Amino acid sequence: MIELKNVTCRFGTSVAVDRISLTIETGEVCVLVGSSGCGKSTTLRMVNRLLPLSAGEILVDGENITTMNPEQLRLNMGYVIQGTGLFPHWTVARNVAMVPELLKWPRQRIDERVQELLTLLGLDPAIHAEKYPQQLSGGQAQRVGVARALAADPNILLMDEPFGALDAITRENLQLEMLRIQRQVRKTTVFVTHDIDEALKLATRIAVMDQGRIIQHDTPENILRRPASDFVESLVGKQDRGLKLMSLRRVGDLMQRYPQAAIPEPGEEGVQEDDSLRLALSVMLWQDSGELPVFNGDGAKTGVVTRERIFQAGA
Ligand SMILES: Nc1ncnc2c1ncn2[C@@H]1O[C@H](COP(=O)(O)OP(=O)(O)OP(=O)(O)O)[C@@H](O)[C@H]1O
Repeated sequence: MIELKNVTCRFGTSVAVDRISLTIETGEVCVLVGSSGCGKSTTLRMVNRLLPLSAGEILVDGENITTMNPEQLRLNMGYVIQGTGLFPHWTVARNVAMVPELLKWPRQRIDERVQELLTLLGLDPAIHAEKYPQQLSGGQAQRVGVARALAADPNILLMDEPFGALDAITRENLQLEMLRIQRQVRKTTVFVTHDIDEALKLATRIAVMDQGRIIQHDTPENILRRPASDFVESLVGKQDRGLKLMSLRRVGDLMQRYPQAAIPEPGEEGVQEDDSLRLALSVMLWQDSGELPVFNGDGAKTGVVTRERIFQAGA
């Protein structure tokens, strides 16, 4: 658990972060969102002591971070930044192995961990481990950055606009990967972005910041349904809210399930239980169909989702 209590950060006379209080529960993804210069990165950088607090305190699992050794603190906090910060003259494997090497893990354990993490991030170790960062695409380099942050299995993950420089498709893929990985490893995560859609997709709770203050700290659904101010309402996009709420809900929650899963017909197309209602609706509109078959992760047909039911449920 991370607790920020009345935390302020000043640069000279200007106040970048202004008396914020925030509790991030163990295993949750807290997304800091807000316009440029509102204090998101400064907040993150205080958590791993890259920046000092001007006032207030930050506790990690009840312990004040100023009483901890900064290096020890950072070893327990994976840190991912935009542009990755990979060492250009080190191979992918060596970059990922950086923290385990600092911790003097035995060689075999390090090698196994590198293999495991590259695989977890969807990079075949046989192809990528010995490459140098400049031989990777932006998306691949960003994956290596995430693998490196996870290497020593830290309890906390700090991510500062990690997907900010990527094209829309790669970004979307990495967001999905992050959701998948988070389900597997459940790190307490603080994620900075200025993209509200990214925040809605990834967050357990969102902290909306403006001019160094936290304006609202709530679940994605509540941020959409009950924005605390005109600022939050304009950030989430007033007209778009119905569809954004549909993005938060899974097909699996609204589908009509068969008593028993069936084998799909050859070439039969539909949606997955984990897909959003928004995606299901989009597919229906495109195919001009009133219902779609639904498949589970193993490819079995588990039921149908209908347009009527989606409209009945509403936003
Ligand atoms: N090292 C620094 N020295 C002086 N001022 C700084 C420093 N770092 C940040 N600031 C100022 O503090 C304020 C908050 O900056 P911060 O980088 O935290 O914002 P942000 O919300 O992360 O913005 P962005 O989305 O553009 O990265 C800004 O006004 C910025 O100019």
